[in-house]
Amino acid sequence: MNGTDVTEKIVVAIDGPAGSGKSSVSKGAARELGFAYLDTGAAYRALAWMLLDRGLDAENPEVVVASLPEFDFAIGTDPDHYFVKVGPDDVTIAIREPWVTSEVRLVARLPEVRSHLTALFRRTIASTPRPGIVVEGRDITTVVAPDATSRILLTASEDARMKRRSAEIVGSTAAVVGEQLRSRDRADSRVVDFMNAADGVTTVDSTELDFGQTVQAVVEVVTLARTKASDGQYTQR
Ligand SMILES: Nc1ncnc2c1ncn2[C@@H]1O[C@H](COP(=O)(O)OP(=O)(O)OP(=O)(O)O)[C@@H](O)[C@H]1O
Ligand SMILES: Nc1ccn([C@@H]2O[C@H](COP(=O)(O)O)[C@@H](O)[C@H]2O)c(=O)n1
Repeated sequence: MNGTDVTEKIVVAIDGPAGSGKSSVSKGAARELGFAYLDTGAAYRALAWMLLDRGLDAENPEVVVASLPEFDFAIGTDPDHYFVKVGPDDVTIAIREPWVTSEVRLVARLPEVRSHLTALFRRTIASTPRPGIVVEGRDITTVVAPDATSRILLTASEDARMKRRSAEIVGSTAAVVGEQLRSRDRADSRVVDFMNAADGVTTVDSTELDFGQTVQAVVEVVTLARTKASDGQYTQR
């Protein structure tokens, strides 16, 4: 890509804390825009799943790094046909299990894992058959796609995130859900900063917005960037 052709692929980068709505809102925005959708957290989760499934020691960085060449990961980027596979195993549901969620930080903290997965994400972005792709995670606006057409930090108050997550989980109290969100954000924040918008990143705060309004807010940020690009105000990449 030469950085001057406005017909080139549009990349929408979205970061945010746990439970801020990254997956659901990104998927909704991708559908509305006719774009692909890439869930990068699924790759970190799938790697943690593979280690645990094989009985490997995810606490040992050498073991985790040695497993990377074996990590045969596939993900559906059509927002209407989402799936996650490791080799022949469909792990779409399994990677959301609490035992994976609590261990994923062990792989996400390792620079070798991050650079391996970043390269994988960039290949996926480059090969999308759609005119654009919405990519969500923790370091998309800063590391994976710092040159994205639109860069968004999706936030919501801790209280709103806790209530929304509690509504999804049966048999867990709001206090437990809140502590899980806080603990994950604490661990992840040691590795990347997704709490503060980097230069040029637009914050979308969904605390007072419903789901549909949040999707629209994201679509508006993208539409504005595309309008500016076609007006020649700046170059899309
Ligand atoms: N603006 C909103 N209003 C109400 N509910 C919302 C809103 N945005 C997201 N949600 C709901 O909040 C919950 C958490 O959203 P989602 O799973 O997309 O967050 P996430 O940031 O991807 O979380 P995680 O980082 O833990 O994977 C979901 O039930 C989603 O439908
Ligand atoms: N770009 C990213 C995305 C995710 N992670 C790590 O994966 C965990 C799971 O992510 P979800 O979005 O599915 O919640 C997350 O807690 C991070 O540890 C990451 O490091 N970078």
